[in-house]
Amino acid sequence: MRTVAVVGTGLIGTSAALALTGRGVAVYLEDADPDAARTAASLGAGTTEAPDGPVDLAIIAVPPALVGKVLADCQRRGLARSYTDVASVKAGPRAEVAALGCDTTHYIGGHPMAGRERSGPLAARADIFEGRPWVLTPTPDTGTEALNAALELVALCGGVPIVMDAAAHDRAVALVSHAPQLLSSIIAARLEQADETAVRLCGQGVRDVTRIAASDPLLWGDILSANAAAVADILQEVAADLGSTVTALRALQAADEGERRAGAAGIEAVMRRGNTGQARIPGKHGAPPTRYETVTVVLGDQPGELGRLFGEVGQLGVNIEDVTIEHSTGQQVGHVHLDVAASAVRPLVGGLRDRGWALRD
Ligand SMILES: NC(=O)c1ccc[n+]([C@@H]2O[C@H](COP(=O)([O-])OP(=O)(O)OC[C@H]3O[C@@H](n4cnc5c(N)ncnc54)[C@H](O)[C@@H]3O)[C@@H](O)[C@H]2O)c1
Ligand SMILES: O=C(O)C(=O)C[C@]1(C(=O)O)C=C[C@@H](O)C=C1
Repeated sequence: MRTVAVVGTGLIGTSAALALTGRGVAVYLEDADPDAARTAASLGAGTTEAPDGPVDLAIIAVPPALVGKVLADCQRRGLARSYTDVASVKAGPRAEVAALGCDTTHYIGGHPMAGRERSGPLAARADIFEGRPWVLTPTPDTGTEALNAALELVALCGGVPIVMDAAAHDRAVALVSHAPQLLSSIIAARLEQADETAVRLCGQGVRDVTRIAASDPLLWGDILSANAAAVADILQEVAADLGSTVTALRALQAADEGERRAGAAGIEAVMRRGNTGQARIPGKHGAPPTRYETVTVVLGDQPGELGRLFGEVGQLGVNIEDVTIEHSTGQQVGHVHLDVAASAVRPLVGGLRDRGWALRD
């Protein structure tokens, strides 16, 4: 694939454009907001000049409710030989594409299962799709040329293609993306009126659970309205779990010992079910989750400390698989959690202690 047009140069469009330009593909950028396209171009995501003939593939990266209309317009202009989109729901846009009489032979629905809680080109990252599932939803109409172009796009972005039916996709993302988004927002909403003393105590747990609560309400309104029934079904089941968890918590305070035991069993059961569900979340490339060990280093709040730590971990020959940094409000230290292979823990702990680093037990 040599030429691609990206229509909608927000977070996802610009991320794909950056990945493609990095692989030598010529990318043409368009957006209803010219500033967004210019900003994407200034990041090195491509050019805002119009292509001088049809490109190999056009990626429609606009909110789900606009996919049909934008695709129809692009096809009318003869922008590309093949088209795909990246919308977070698939059945609604597909119905719209058909209703608007678009050419469905040269179009295939797509959805990269990767993103961020931020919008716009400045939030884009070229490596956002690396190792992440990228769903493609061909129909009996889809031609080989469109399918192959989309597969090549996924490969160039480092994604893992997964072919699915649009309705099955929407049911699956209701569980793994849309309900979690609302639950994160609901938990974060509890903080809206919370006492400042409570908010100051926010640690990593609440940060992990609420990161996506910073997402764009308008985009999510569009996504959720296109998958409302499936998401409502899941939240109803969650509501039942919440109900029985509240009952168990109340029972923990009962005078009767039998009731207290039943309460404790209820809490343990929901925690264990959570352990089992969490353990099923695949690692990158669909591999089973890798279990790393965490080594926590207590770091003074001085410039350059983090760089020095990473440098010394490298000198010890240890690969950092993941890193999270926890900074407690009002404290002059931070905690850096280094995830490393189990076999690296002893040399890392010994080596860091020898070099004078403070480790948390
Ligand atoms: N945010 C995520 O994490 C994520 C992940 C995967 C897929 N998606 C999907 O990707 C799509 C884009 O989301 P985003 O997060 O990049 O949003 P965004 O708000 O960052 O970007 C959307 C862009 O589309 C442009 N746009 C709107 N109407 C247009 C039109 N008629 N013609 C041309 N451009 C138009 C906007 O100006 C904006 O720049 C959505 O369909 C979303 O469901 C989002
Ligand atoms: O990680 C994030 O911030 C996301 O927004 C990612 C996420 C997801 O739920 O996994 C959100 C919506 C998209 O449709 C795809 C990916």
